[in-house]
Amino acid sequence: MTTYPPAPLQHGVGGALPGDGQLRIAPIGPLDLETGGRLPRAQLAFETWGELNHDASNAVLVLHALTGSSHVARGATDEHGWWDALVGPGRTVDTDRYFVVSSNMLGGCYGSTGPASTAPDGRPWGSRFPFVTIRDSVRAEALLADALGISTWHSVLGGSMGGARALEWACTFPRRVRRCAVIACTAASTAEQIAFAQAQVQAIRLDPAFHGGDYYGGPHPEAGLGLARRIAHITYRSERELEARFGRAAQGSEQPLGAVLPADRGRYQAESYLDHQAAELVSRFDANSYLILTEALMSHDIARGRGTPVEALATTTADFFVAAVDTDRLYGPEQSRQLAADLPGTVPVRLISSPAGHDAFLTEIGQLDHALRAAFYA
Ligand SMILES: CC(=O)SCCNC(=O)CCNC(=O)[C@H](O)C(C)(C)COP(=O)(O)OP(=O)(O)OC[C@H]1O[C@@H](n2cnc3c(N)ncnc32)[C@H](O)[C@@H]1OP(=O)(O)O
Ligand SMILES: N[C@@H](CCO)C(=O)O
Repeated sequence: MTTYPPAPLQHGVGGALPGDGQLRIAPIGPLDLETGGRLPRAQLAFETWGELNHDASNAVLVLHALTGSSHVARGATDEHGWWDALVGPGRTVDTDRYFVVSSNMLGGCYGSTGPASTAPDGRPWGSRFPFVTIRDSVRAEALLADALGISTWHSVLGGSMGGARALEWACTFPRRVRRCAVIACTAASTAEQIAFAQAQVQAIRLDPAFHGGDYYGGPHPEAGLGLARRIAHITYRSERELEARFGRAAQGSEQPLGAVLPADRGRYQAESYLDHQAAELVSRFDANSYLILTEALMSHDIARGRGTPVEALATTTADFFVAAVDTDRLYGPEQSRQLAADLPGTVPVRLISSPAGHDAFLTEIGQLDHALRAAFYA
C-alpha cells in the first residue's frame, strides 16, 4: 500500500538519521491497547527531515489526518507532501533548523502495523485487528520518540485527526510537549462527528465484499469505501463552495435529465466530483484501515478517565496554538473556541478564511504561516 520502499530504522541513532523524507520502519515491540487488545509486534512507518541537534531540543512532530501518510513534505523522492507549504527548507517549520518527524498512525495503511499487516499466524490481521484509540496511537508514537532519542518535542502539530493526536499527546505526556498546535479539531468527537463517521463505517461493513473484514486475497469492499469517502468528503467541503464550483451544471456532455429511467441518466458535476474523490481514495487506501482510523477518531476524548475537559487540559504544560476554518461544517470554529476556553491561560483562536470548509486546513495552511511562526518558530 505504501508508495515508496520502507528502509529499516537504525536503532538509537536518531541524530544520525538522514533527514531525507524517506519512509523508514520502527519496530516498537508488543503493544497493549487501551480497550484490552494486543499487538505482539507493532511497527510504525515514519519519515524525518533535517537533523536532530546535540540536546535533541529541535524535534517537531507533525501528525496526519484521517487518510494522510507520514509524507508531510518533499524529501528524497521529491514527491509532494501534504503540508509542503508549512514544512521544508526556509518554511515556517524550517527543516534547516528543526528535526521534523511524522509517522503513519497505528492501524493505517502507509507502512505502520494495520489490518492488512501479517499477524503472528502468517495471515493478515483483517477482522482480528484490535480496536485502537487515539490514545493508543499516541503511546505508540511515544515509543517511536524513545527510539529516536527524543524525550521532549519542541512542538507537536496536526489538523483534524492529526490535531486530535497532537492534543492527546499534550494530555498524555505533558512533560514531553513544549508547544502544541491543534488545527480544525476538538477536545472530543461530537455526536454529529460520531454520527457522520458511523454512516461511513456502516457503508463499508455492509458491502458484500467486506466479509467481516477478511477480504484480503479476494475483491476488496471498494463500493463501501467509495461511499464512505463520498459521505466524508461532503462534510470536508462547504455548501457554498460546492454551489459555486458546480451549481446544477451537467458533467461534460452527460445529461442528468436526459433519460426516462434513473439508471440511464447522466451525472451532475457535483456527482462526478464525488465519484472522482471516491475513486481516488479507493485507489490508495485499505477499507479496514479506514474503519480502524475512523473508529479511533470516534473514540477521541481527552477527558476520558480524566474528569472534565477543563480538568484534563489543566494537566498540560504546553503553549497552545488553536486554529479553525471559518466555513468548516465538520469541526466548526465554535468547537475550537470551546477548546481554547477550556485550555489553561488565554489562547486565541486563529481563523483560516476559505470557502473550502474543513479541507482548508490542508489547502490553505499558508494563511497560518505568520501566526504559527510568531507563536512557535520565531
Ligand atoms: C500517497 C499518499 O501519500 S496520500 C496522502 C496524502 N493525502 C492526504 O494527506 C489526504 C488529504 N488530502 C486530501 O484529502 C485531498 O487531496 C485535498 C483536500 C488536499 C484535495 O483538496 P483540493 O486540492 O481542494 O482538491 P479538490 O477537492 O478541488 O479536488 C480536485 C480533484 O477533483 C477533480 N474534479 C474537479 N471537478 C471534477 C468533476 N466535475 N468531476 C470529476 N472530477 C473533478 C479534479 O480533476 C482534481 O482531480 P485530481 O485530484 O485527481 O487532480
Ligand atoms: N481530506 C482529509 C480530511 C480529514 O480530515 C483527509 O482525507 O485526511
